[in-house]
Amino acid sequence: MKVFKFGGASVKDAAGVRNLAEIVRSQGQNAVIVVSAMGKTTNALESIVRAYADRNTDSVHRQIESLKAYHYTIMSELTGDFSAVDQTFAHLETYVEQPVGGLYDEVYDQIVSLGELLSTQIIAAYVKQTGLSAQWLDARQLIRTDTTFREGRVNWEVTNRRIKEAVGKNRIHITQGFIGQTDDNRTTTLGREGSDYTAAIFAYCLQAESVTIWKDVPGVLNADPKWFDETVLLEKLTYQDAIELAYYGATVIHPKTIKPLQNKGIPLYVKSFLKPGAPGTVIGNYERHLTIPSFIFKVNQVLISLHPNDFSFIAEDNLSRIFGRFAQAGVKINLMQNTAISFSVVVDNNPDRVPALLDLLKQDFRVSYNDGLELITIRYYDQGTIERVLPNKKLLLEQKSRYTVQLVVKDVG
Ligand SMILES: Nc1ncnc2c1ncn2[C@@H]1O[C@H](COP(=O)(O)OP(=O)(O)O)[C@@H](O)[C@H]1O
Ligand SMILES: N[C@@H](CC(=O)OP(=O)(O)O)C(=O)O
Repeated sequence: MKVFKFGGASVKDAAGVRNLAEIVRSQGQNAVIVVSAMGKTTNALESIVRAYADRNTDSVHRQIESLKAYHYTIMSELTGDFSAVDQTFAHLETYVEQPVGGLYDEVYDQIVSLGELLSTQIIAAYVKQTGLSAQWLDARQLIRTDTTFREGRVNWEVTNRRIKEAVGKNRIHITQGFIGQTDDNRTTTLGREGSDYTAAIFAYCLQAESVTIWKDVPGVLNADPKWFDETVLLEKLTYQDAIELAYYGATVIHPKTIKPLQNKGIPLYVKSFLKPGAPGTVIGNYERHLTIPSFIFKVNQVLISLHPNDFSFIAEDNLSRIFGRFAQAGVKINLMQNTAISFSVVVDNNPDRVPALLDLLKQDFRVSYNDGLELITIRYYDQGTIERVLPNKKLLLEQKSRYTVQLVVKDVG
């Protein structure tokens, strides 16, 4: 049994879906195919959630129509039959007619999860039409999570049992990435870009032979080609290096993906859906670490500095208060540093979460912040690589460990 994962970029149009079917036909006859929402559908659904929460009915309806048009165009080029998604769109339309109830994050999951249902309904219908026998699986029935909406934590025991029961041998199964369900049947999501993680969950439970994530790049490169001109393909990576790169923000793999695979020694291939025959990257149990430096850029960062209002030191009591506030606001820390009387953190400048965090912090601290920053991480750095990224940048903060340097910079060019 293999597990394949196709992201939004790979199924953004009808040609992408045909390409998926071809890859599955040639390489994945005994496989679980995990698919994300098509193209930028998750962003579009997030925007619908915001309009719905703001009770902007016109905008909600306009955006649903545009989402429908996008999916209908793809279906008209593939099967010409729109019935596969009827129920899902009807459900969305009924849902937004009701008054906004419940917490924002829960409402978010009920709406945003529909992107993966739509994509897999369309893809399963098309794959069947091409003559392959494929079974559509509802990942919500299989992946059991707690009630941490937007970042559901997996209940491995229940999930393991359910996946084993649902997945048969020598078949093609098509299912959704990114989504799960609580004990009381409320839909959850696993965190943005969480479909890679879903693939790892299935592979772990099924003791799969391998996982392949199909991307629009040749494999894992030593930098994001969107930011860097001269990138190098990393043909082999240890699980440890892959975890570190993903953790620091190499968006090519979701950071939670690697550990379950490492625990069972399942290799993870990262390959190009444009050149399915090319070797790509394989992540596994290797003795040797990477030797070439890798670069990770995170833009739209904000540096928040805190000074206790009561002039106390940054010691255990203040630290525990600070971390409590971050957990309460659901903001993840990308980097932190402290002195005796100040604590600095760098986080993604998420407009849904950072303003609320600042309000919470202001209860106990004098807060200053500096936005529009970049966080550059270099793994296996040397002085030359640091100098390579610093032209036209003002360095605000630097943190070094044995293998990794992190630089917080402002563009001055
Ligand atoms: N180190 C890296 N190697 C390759 N691609 C990277 C790296 N870091 C970031 N990326 C980006 O990851 C993108 C693929 O991930 P993503 O767009 O999330 O795919 P999908 O939607 O298929 O999950 C690439 O287009 C590339 O811009
Ligand atoms: N659709 C979800 C989950 C996901 O993993 O998508 P992708 O594989 O396209 O990054 C998101 O955009 O967050």
